[in-house]
Amino acid sequence: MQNLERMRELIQTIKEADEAYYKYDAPIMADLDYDRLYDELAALERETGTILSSSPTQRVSGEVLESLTAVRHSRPMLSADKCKSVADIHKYLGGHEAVLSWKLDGLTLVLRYENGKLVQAITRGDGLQGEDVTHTVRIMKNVPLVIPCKEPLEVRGEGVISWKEFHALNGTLDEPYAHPRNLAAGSVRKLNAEEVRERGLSFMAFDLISDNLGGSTKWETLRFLAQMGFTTVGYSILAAGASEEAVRQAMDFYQPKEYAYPTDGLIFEFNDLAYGRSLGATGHHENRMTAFKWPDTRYETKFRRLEVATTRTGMISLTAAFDDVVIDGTTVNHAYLHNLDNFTRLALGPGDTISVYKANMIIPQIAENKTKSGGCPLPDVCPCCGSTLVVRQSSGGTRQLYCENEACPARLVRKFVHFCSKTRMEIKGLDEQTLTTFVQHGWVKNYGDLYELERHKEEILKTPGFGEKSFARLQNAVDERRTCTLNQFIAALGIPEVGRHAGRILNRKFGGSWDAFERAILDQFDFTQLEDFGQVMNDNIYCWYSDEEEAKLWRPALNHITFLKEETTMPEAQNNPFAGKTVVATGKLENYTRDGIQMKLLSLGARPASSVSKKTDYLIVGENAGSKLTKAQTLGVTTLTEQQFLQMLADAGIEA
Ligand SMILES: NC(=O)c1ccc[n+]([C@@H]2O[C@H](COP(=O)([O-])OP(=O)(O)OC[C@H]3O[C@@H](n4cnc5c(N)ncnc54)[C@H](O)[C@@H]3O)[C@@H](O)[C@H]2O)c1
Ligand SMILES: [Zn+2]
Repeated sequence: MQNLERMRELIQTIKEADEAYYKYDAPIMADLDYDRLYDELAALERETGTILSSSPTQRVSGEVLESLTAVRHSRPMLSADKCKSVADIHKYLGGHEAVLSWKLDGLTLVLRYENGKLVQAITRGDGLQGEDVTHTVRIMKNVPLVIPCKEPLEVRGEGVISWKEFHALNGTLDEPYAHPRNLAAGSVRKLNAEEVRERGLSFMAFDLISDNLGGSTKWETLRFLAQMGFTTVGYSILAAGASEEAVRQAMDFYQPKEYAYPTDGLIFEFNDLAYGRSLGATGHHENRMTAFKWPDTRYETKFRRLEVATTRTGMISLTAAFDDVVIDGTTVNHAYLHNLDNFTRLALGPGDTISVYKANMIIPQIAENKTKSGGCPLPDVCPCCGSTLVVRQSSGGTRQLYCENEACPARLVRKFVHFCSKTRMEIKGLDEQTLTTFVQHGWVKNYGDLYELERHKEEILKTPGFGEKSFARLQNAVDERRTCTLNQFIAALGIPEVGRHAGRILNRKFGGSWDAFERAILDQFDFTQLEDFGQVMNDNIYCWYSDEEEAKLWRPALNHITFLKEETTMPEAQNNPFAGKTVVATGKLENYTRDGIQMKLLSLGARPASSVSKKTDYLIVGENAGSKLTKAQTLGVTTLTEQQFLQMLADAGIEA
């Protein structure tokens, strides 16, 4: 009776974890704990001989989002059974030849091809039905849209994001993900494919569903997939009759820390496909393969305190700080807690004994709190602005603390990011992460503060990732921007609709002088007189200028900046072959950036344009030039290589 009760409880908990994991891509527990609950349930089922109908051991867990179209699989997509030790694997193989491969930790996908064309891509879903994700799979860079095989073909594989891409991308997202797997799953299941184009998703093929196409062995199948143009998962062959030691050696070859993609173990599959099929399947897994999961070693330490910070979206991030532990050679003392539910579950209090591990050997996590004193209070006000915090259910289905103050400095980060970005003020090294830290600590409150970082040098040097050298580099980058052009500065201000192009026009009109620009505003100048300026832009300038809160942000910067006037005063503006001409540049140039060539053309008194038309006088052609070159050739526009352009400048006595 007691057992049955516990089984029901386990099924319920696993169900909740499944929903968070598969539906919202936001796990509420560590894989380790999930697997433990699962094992406990399986053991009870064996012991009691009873299996409840809703048991996750009898079917594949998964969810189909209502927003995506459900598609039935041509064959059930099952999970893999697990072995816990090398001895278990050795026993499972029973002396048969096998293929060993990385168990990729992403989102399983099935791609269907007909007449050599990709026609559909589906997620695993609940194993019987998946979600149609053709739109996002199409834009993965390594998915072949056409293959040299006319017969219907179905290939299975994993949609993954590399650790590198994950680290670069996660910080820029409104709601960061706990793991690349969740980011991959969340990205593939987006409705709008354009949003995920830059996310570096890859498809790694590991299985061919159409019989008889790839040969009679797993090895031949993987080779066939590679010939079709797929990137296959990394694999090796384990010879027939391999000893336990030989199995161990083959496994040692796979070191997850050295692998670019997230992986949580290895997959062993019988090389002889007919033999594998003869072993059959359960409702949960196929017997032709088994998985080995790397054990996460746990380390005991003491929890010290909770660290809170307001993120760009107003969400309060919770991080546990604990005494140093060395895991796999690196010192670890912080673990991100993900959400309020996780925090509540752990019931942390200062001095508590906790066990920590690196999930997939990479991300530090708290596995459990052994003493659960619960003495650590949650903040009730924003650490950044002091507003009362509220609890919100995030789109991930979990609870988070939020600061709802629109004027909270955390939201300033966005403006700072814009101001410092490459195509605006271009202050190198002031990326989003750094700016977030600076804003959260109150070291920068307005753009002028960026020029006075020296005042906080000591504190900055204490933040992780900063040393004397990187601080000096940052200061150099800031110093370089004590001079800038008026157009750069205007574009950096973030006046709605008034961007880089408008900045250039204003720069020309006001001779590069801020004072002249400001005087014009005070004199109620009608900006619609300017080329390409509409009423909205005119109104936005006045609206922005009269916003006192905005002015507190930008005005202090004027004390630190000298405006360069080179562009309009340069003598070369008249005496050169490009003065007054409409010039387009295309492709990658060797000596100029995209902005650089525009600036150069302006300084020559030319009109830089972005598209080729009959009015274009010259097209400067760089590497990999595309349709613009074709169009120029059709219209008979003079094209110049970068070298010819430089030569013409030299002939006119002008420096490049
Ligand atoms: N943390 C949580 O709350 C939570 C919730 C649900 C599931 N989980 C995790 O997910 C696991 C269950 O997920 P699952 O059903 O995908 O099983 P699994 O993790 O055992 O993986 C099996 C799957 O791996 C894929 N795979 C990857 N590389 C492969 C390769 N080289 N060859 C063949 N197949 C390969 C296949 O699609 C296969 O179906 C649990 O053990 C748990 O760790 C965690
Ligand atoms: Zn706040």
